[in-house]
Amino acid sequence: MKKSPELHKFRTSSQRKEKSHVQYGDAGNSTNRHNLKSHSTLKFIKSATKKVSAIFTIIFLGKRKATSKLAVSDAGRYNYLAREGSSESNYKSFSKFKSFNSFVSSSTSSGQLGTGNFSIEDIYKATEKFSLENKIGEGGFGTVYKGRLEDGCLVAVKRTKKNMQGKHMSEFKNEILTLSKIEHLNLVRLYGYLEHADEQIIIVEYVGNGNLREHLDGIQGNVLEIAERLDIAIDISHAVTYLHMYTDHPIIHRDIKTSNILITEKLRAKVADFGFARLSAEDPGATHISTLVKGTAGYLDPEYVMTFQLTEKSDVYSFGVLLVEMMTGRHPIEPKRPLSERITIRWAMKMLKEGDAILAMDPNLQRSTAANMAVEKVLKLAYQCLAPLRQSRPSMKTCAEVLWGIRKDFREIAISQSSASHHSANFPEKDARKSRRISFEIEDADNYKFISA
Ligand SMILES: Nc1ncnc2c1ncn2[C@@H]1O[C@H](COP(=O)(O)OP(=O)(O)OP(=O)(O)O)[C@@H](O)[C@H]1O
Repeated sequence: MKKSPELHKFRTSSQRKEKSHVQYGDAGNSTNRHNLKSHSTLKFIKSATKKVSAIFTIIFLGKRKATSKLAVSDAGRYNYLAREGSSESNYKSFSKFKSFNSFVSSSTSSGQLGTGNFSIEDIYKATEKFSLENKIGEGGFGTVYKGRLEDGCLVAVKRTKKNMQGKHMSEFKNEILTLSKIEHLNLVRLYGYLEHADEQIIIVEYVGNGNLREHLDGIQGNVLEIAERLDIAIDISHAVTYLHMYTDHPIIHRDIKTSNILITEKLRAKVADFGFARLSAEDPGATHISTLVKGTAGYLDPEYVMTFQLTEKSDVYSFGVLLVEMMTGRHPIEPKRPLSERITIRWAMKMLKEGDAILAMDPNLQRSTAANMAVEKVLKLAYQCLAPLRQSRPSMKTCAEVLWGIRKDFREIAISQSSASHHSANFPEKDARKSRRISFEIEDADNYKFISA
């Protein structure tokens, strides 16, 4: 099997195992905060174990405490201290859950992670019996509700019918399984899972400031400025890099899109909805996994669509679409526009090629030399992500590093610009002309004929 060069960068399975071993066994390295959390979790585990009854069967997912969050320096260095557990037995329990053999068939069963063990009564209380006022929205998996647990913690509760058999059922379990394995500041966390009567319920971290698409549409909050958009793009690239490179097995999200990016109060991003996620092949040497095409129109990697071969680079392609969306404000497909503008990436890449990236810039964004240059650079990165052949696309880690550089340049230019603001205010046309002329060559724009909607 042919190996893609990027996959060589991934750790071998033995290296991955070694990492897991160290992480799970090395509780002594935790910070005080985490030790405190570990202590309270231990207390919780003891009490939860006592609560096991004939009616409720607990699937214990294992105590996986975050040892630290992702820290990234301006130089683009990553420090991940991922999950760990304090005891081997917890790790074994977690592994058991991972296999899904431990989904027991009882009237109600639950799995929990971190915050508590959930019964259906807890969920009824939290969501006020799934009241309409608490309904957040509808998705492919069913209805989502906001809830408040007894300890005050806000959660999002995804509720779906159990009769969702076969394909959907496996997607539902896939979402839970994947979410339960990951822990990252920029990924929505799974708190618990519950089967009750004919329903499946998952409880995830509540992220209360709408999704990225809503922000770009102006439905939620104020207009996101370029600096905020850059931060959000960086957050997403970190989350996806983590999925691709730092989980036990590489995870391909498969549905990167603006509506799956949830925004925090501080305007940072958390990647959600792993319903389509699928664990990559266990064989670290495998270059792809063959699968039925899933994803959202407008974001789909054309090579994946044609070959059914899924790799991390399919996420990179979708991320390229998302970057274009963030810079232009437009949806990937704009049916009401003239024909030449309907596929946003084609239109934007044409503008870029012609040195007119600024014309593709979201009209809601404030114009400035720094902002114009940042938009152009992000579009240039998007161009690389959107390469028709996956070998030509950068890894997500590279995307993160490039975005860090763009953000750094943006800040520096913005600072120097503000000191010269008096001058710029007097000569706005000249300034705008200057920034419009930042041009670069795109070698093979004809390739974009192959970009599918
Ligand atoms: N953890 C969460 N916190 C807050 N809101 C959420 C959370 N998860 C989902 N939502 C919101 O609930 C709605 C439905 O989300 P869901 O993930 O089920 O479907 P979707 O992503 O909109 O669609 P699809 O399933 O087709 O991708 C969306 O508006 C989303 O913003």
